[in-house]
Parts: sequence; structure tokens; C-alpha cells
Amino acid sequence: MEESGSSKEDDPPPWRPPGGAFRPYNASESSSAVDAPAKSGTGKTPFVERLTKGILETFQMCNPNFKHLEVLNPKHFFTNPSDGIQNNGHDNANSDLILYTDCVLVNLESKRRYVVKDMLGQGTFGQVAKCWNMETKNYVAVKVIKNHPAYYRQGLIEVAIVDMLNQKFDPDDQYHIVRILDHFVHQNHLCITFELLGSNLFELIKPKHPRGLSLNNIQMFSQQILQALVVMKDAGIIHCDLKPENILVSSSVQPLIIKVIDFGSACLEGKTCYTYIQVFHILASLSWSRHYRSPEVLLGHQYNAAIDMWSFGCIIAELFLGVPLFPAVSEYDLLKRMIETLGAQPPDSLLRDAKKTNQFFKHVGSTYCMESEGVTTAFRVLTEEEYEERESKRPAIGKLKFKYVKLEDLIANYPYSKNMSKEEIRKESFSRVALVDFLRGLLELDPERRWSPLQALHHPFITGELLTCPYEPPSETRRKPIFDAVTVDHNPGWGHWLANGLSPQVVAMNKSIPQNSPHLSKVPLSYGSSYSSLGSYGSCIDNTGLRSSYNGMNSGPIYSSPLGPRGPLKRAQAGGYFPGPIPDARRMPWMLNPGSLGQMSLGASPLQFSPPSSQMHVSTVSQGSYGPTSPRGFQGSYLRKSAVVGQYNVTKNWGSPTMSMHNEIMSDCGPGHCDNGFQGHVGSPYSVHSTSTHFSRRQPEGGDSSLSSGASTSYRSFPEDSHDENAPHTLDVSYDKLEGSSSAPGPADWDPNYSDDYLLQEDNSEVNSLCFSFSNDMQLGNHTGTTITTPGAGRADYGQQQPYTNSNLTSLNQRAENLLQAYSFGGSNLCTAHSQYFQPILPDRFGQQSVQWFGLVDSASMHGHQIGQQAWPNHNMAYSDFFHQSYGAEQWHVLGRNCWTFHSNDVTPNPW
Ligand SMILES: Nc1ncnc2c1ncn2[C@@H]1O[C@H](COP(=O)(O)OP(=O)(O)OP(=O)(O)O)[C@@H](O)[C@H]1O
Repeated sequence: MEESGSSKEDDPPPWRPPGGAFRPYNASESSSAVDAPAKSGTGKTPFVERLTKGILETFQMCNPNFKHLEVLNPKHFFTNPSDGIQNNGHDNANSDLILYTDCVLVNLESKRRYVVKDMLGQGTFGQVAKCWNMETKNYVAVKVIKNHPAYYRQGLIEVAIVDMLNQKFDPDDQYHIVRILDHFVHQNHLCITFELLGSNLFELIKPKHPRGLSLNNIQMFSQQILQALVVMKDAGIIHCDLKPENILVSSSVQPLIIKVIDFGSACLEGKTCYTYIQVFHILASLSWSRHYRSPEVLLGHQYNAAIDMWSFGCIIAELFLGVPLFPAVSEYDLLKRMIETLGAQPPDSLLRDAKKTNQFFKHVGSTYCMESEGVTTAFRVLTEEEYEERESKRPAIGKLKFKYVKLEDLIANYPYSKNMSKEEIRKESFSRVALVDFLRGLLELDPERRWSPLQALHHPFITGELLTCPYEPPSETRRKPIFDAVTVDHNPGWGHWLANGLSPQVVAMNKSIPQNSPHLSKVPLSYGSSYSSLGSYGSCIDNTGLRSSYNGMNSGPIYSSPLGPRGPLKRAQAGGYFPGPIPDARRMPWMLNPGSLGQMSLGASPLQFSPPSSQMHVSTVSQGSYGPTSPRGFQGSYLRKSAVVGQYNVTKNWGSPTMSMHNEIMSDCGPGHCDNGFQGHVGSPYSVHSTSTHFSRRQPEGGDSSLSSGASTSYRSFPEDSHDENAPHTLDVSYDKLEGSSSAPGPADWDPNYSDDYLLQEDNSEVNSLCFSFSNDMQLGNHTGTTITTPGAGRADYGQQQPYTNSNLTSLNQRAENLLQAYSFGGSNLCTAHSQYFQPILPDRFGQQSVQWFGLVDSASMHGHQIGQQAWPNHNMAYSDFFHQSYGAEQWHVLGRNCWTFHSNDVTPNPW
């Protein structure tokens, strides 16, 4: 009332900023934030944008007394949930460090500070934040591992593996493997600093959905990924979780450079004593990457680096198709799709040995003849009814179907881009033939015959040569074992409660790497050109990046690495990165768990860890996902991470899990929604049921599953540039309910090599370092009869030359036929309508999470491998010359029948 009665004269004069907030523009006023952009040459920046970006200065212009105090800013949390209920309030219920804008991660030893600016991603192991390195003044990606022994340990292994790959195998950063920059412990969280990369391959193809990338780009990416795979294979590393999400664009400058990330699931090849860990690990980690899972893993067979090649094949097909090649919603579904698309089933040799053959196949003696292949086999895949009868549950079958089933048809009939000229289409049709042949070698159901990275790297699809007949790479032999090792720094925190058996309350003293540490400097070692071991092979660079230098008899310089045979350790002694094992830590009985074989009792599940309950951090919040049941009683597929983690938690009896693997993990394959959001081009008569897009990318958030369990999705799926304007496609899709598992086997169920005796043998907890033998000798047969073979573990056939046996020739014939089919199809249907390409549906993308494995790598160091003399034929030579020279006249005659003859005007050079 008083106010309304006050006279105008009583009112104070309106506040005016000194000088006036708005005044005539004066170019000489250089301090104006609003004007600043104009001076820096970006005068075209819209006024509002300039005003907004310089908001603080604008405020200050309005009111010189204005002061911005960051501390008063409300916290913007990146971590969800953001309630600090563990680790003195630093962690949430999922053991994730609660990250918020401008919080600082500190390497206490080096005093290096990383200011959190954004969240890049979240995965099984923790969170990845975009951080500002205050020392170097650039952005980096910091992976903040969950505060949990299993993750911590696995994080150390990731550090060791990436560091070893960086320093020893790729010192000059040429082979597309993410660079590790630092690691330290902050608030009991292992933090790993990587170079900052960009979007991943999935994000790259998403906007083009449902089309894939151009063949040029696919070829370029293939080459880069293969180079990384060659390096990994050399190092004896199996990535185990290769998928589009784990391949990131490194630089947006053309040509695009990509890098492989996430070695958190990686393991060492060829150490069969760890098979059970590997199998455990692989089954767990790949459960979220089912689309990329190899048949041998699916069937519970022993595996090696060939599984990465399978995943790679799936990725390449997906880059082309824009959708996963095997968009399976269950393992049975996956197997059926593999068999249908590839027209064959895994070989009997694999089926005979695999643990899970009975789950999917019926033994029918040797009379069964696969229709498509004309191959006799003793196993027939179960029908859905038979499967249901046997497993007491109906297999989940995804409804996404392509119109064309066979790989050759899929590729050949994939719609050509609308704006391509006839000539371009003609060229691409040839490239597609090369792509089919390339994929055939990668998606080989028999891991023994699947191409190695090096073999694939020389395929005409990669080299750009003309493919005139099915590519048959020279055979490759295993490398000789080289005792080598990966050094795991068990104590980057100098007192991390896990490493030292202390309570989490003990303040961690961080160990740091000086910015100019020798560790960080490039090792003057050229990959593939220095150290060696007798009889091994090396790699050298050629125009495809890495080139084989297969030469089993090379007696070149033996170990000339400047690092010496135990480079990493030496570096460590010099005050570098990896000081080697911390004996004290590893003598802690519980330290070897999780993942340690050492402390396991006979017959114990590797998941049964004895907790240092008095010392370890105990979660106080129950997620309610895991009950105190025996691991074997765990509900759900043992392929699921939740099972793994759940068991871990349960057996640790920590009361409640602190991990974010809940419902979404329980669901093997929640399809979620996947409306492709694709709008048909104008004038298209396609009827679209749903055009909204939401690829469900699940994140571990509390106990909630972000899985779209509705699983009913409607979307149309056909490529945008389809030439067929008259093919209406309306797709109603609903996914089946997810497959559940009625049993939860222990290691004996999923590990083909498991035995209790085995565990006993591995009880070497006193050993400070474990050396892993890497079979680093890889040799090529010279195809004239002599092959230097290396007996040893690993692929059974690799020690022997693979002459052209009947089965090889049958396979060649088959591939030649398939390719010819593709050729003719591509040729005669260049402008065919393709709107019916996909029968229905785009699959949902899910499965972001892969699980940790409780592997054990204690200490090791890597020896090098020998650079051999190049034995690979000049891959520029004509095919006929190549075969003639390589195989001799007689074999060439045989092979020649499988090669096509072209009329001169039919042969179009590969467009690359
Ligand atoms: N160096 C990096 N630069 C930019 N983003 C990154 C980098 N490393 C990881 N990311 C992002 O963080 C996400 C998770 O990283 P990463 O795969 O290493 O974690 P993870 O916990 O091992 O995941 P997963 O559950 O798939 O195994 C990646 O998908 C990516 O989007």
C-alpha cells in the first residue's frame, strides 16, 4: 500500500551504468568483449553470439562493480547419480568418482592438474572426461576408473598394455593406437590420461543412417585398423572388444585418421594357462558386443587373435551397410545369421571341441549335408523348436532381416548412391567385388583359416589393385615364442589402498611421470626395423603401412633395440613409468584376487575372491541387483557382465555391489529403440511409420537400466539414395523378448581348458613377475614347397604350410563362384531398385558396456621381434604373374581355372 501511495518524486532515480551500457560504437574502445571478435577477424560473428560469449565482460560494462566468482556457480555434475555416498563422499553408489565442471584431478607427485570440462563417455570401467591439462595447456581424455579392486587392477593392465604398444611397437605414433600420456591415482581412483580423440565410427555412420560410408572411406579406415591389428598381433595382444565405438577419429583433417581405443578388455595371446581367464573375460566383455562376436567365442572354443579379425570383418561390413551385419538379439540368433549369411557353418573340428556345441547343434553323424555348401558335416544346427526343447526356452530371434541373405547378394545389391554416374557405379561394382572377397577372408568361420591382419593388409581391397580372382594369401606360420612381458605398475598411487592393502582412507601419494620423462619421450626405435629374435618375423613399412617381412630364417641383427631386452624395466629403473611389480603388494593374499589364479583354491570359481573385508571399502548402499547367492546360482547368461560382476560382488560378500551393472546388464541384449529417423527423399512414396530417432546407448546409471525394454520398434530401413522410387517399405518391427539363461555355469562350463588341476598349476603367487611367451615368429610359406615352421602353441595349422588341398580349392571355387555371382549381379543391376534392400528394421544399437575381466598380468617386459627380410611378393605384380611365380606352373594351372578372364573392356581398374 505504501508503495502504491508513494509519489513519483519519492522514487529514487533509475540506476544507470556509468558511461551507459549502450552507447555509440567506438572502434577505439578495444576492451569491449563484444567488439573483440571483430578485431580478431571474426567480425561476422552474430551480435548475440558475441554478446553471449563475452557475457562477463558485458556485465562488467553494464556494472563495473560486477564480479564473477566461480565458487558461487552451481555445480554442474557429469556423474550420475551425483550423490556422494562412498569414499568419503567422493564416490557415488556405483563407485564412480563424482565429476563436475571444473573439478580437478591431480597427479600428486607431478602436481599435474587436469581440470574436468566435459564428459566424453562412460563405460564399464568408469568415466572418461575431457580435461584441460593445466601444465601443457591442452585437452586430454582422462579415464577415471571405478574405485573398485577389480577395475583398478584391470585398469593397470590397460595402462601396461597401451604403454607397451605405444613405446615398444609404435613409438612414432604411426599405427593407430591411442596414446597414453599419464596415469595416477586420485581419490582412490586410477586415472589414465589419453590423448583426446574425436567421435567414434558408430557416430560417424549414424548421421548417414541407414547408409554406410563410401568405399573409399571404408578402404582407408580398414587399412588403418589393420595396421593397428598387425601391431597388436605382433605384441601378442588380443583386443577382445573391437567394435565401431572403440575406434575413434583422431584428427578431423582429411584424410581422417582413426585410432583404436579401449584396451580395458585386452588380453595376451598364446598363454593357454590363462585360458580360463581369457574365456571368462572374453565371454563377459563381448557379451555387450554380440554383433562382433566370433563363432569360436560364441561356441566356447579356444580362441586367439583371430577373434579380432572377425570383429574387424563385422565392423567393415557395418561401415558399408550402415547397420550391423549380424544384428542378433541372442546367441542362437547370431549363429543362425552367421550360417545364413555366410552359407556355411563352423567346421566340424571346431564343433567337436567347443564347449557349447550341444547348445546349438545336433550331432547327426557324418551324413548331414549342408544344403548351401554341399559340405558333409556331423553337426546340424538346431531348429528353434529343438533349441527350445533342449534349453527349455525359446531362442530370441531378432526380426531385422535383410532382403538378401547371402553376403555376396547383400553387398552387390546394396543401393548405389543416387548421384553416382554410370561410370562411377561401374567402378564401384568392381570395388564391391573386392569388398566381398575381403570380407570372406575376415568372416571365415574357421579361425584357423581366417586371415591374419598382415594377410588382409595385402588384399586388393586395401592395396587398390584389381581383383581378378579370389585372393589367396600366402600361408602364415606362428611366430616363435619370445619370452617377453608386459609390466604392470601395481602401485601408481604409491599407497593406493588396493595396492598396499591399506584402507581407502589412507591418503594416496601419487606417483607421477615428469612431463619430460623418458617414458613420455619417443623411443628412438623404429617399429619393425630394429630388435629381433632369430627366426621371427618383422614388419616394415610400405605403401600400405605395414608390410610383412616374413622370413623365418632371417639372421639379422638380434635385438638392437635401444631399450634392450627389458626396455620397460630399464625405463622404470631410470625413474620412468613402470617401476615393476611391488612385491609387497602382490604378496598380499587377497591382492591376487581378483583375477589372480594364485589364491584360488581348488575347485573355486575364479570369481570367488576372498575379500580383505576389514580393509576394503564396503559399499553401504545396496543396488539390489545381486543377491548373496552362489555364482552358479546367478540368474542370467554367464555371458553377461552382470553375472560376472555380480558373482564377484556376491562372493566378496561386500553386501552390495558398487558397480553400475544392473538391469541393463541382466538383459543380454536389450534392443531398445532404434528408429532410424530417416526421412525419405522428397517425392519418395515410402511410407514411414516412425521417423524419430533414438539409438539407445545405455549408460550405467545407478540401478536403473536405460534399456528400452519395450522393444517394439517401428522403422523403415532402406538406404536414402535408393534408386527405386516405387518400392514402398513400411516396417513394423518388434523384437522378441530377450533371451534368458537358465543356468549360470562356472569356469568349467565356459572354459574348454578348465580343470581344477589347472588352477593348481597356476598357483604361483610368489612369483614376482610372470613372463608371457609370445609367439612372435610368423612366417610365410614360400609356396614352392619350403616353409619354415615353428612348432608351438597356438593355431594348430600355423606351423605348417598350407598347400592347396582339396578343401582349399573347394573353398576357392566357392568363393570364385560367389564373386562371379556378385559381379554379374553388380553388373546387370547397377541401377536396380534397392529400396527393398533391407527387409525390415534397423537394429537397435546397444551394448555399450563391456565388463572387466579379472585377469592377471603381474610383471613382464616385452622383447622385440625380428625384422625379417621381406618375402612377400611384389604386390603390384599382376595376379597371374603372382600366382605363377608363387605357386608354380602346375598350381597356377589349377588356380587359373578359378580365375576369371575378362574382356579388356570389362576390366575396370580398382577406383583406388
Ligand atoms: N581418448 C579418448 N578421446 C575421446 N573420447 C574417448 C577417449 N577414450 C574414451 N573415450 C570415450 O569414452 C567412451 C568410453 O571409453 P572406453 O571404451 O575406454 O571405456 P570403457 O569403460 O572401457 O568402455 P566399455 O564399456 O565399452 O569397455 C568411449 O566410447 C569414447 O566415447
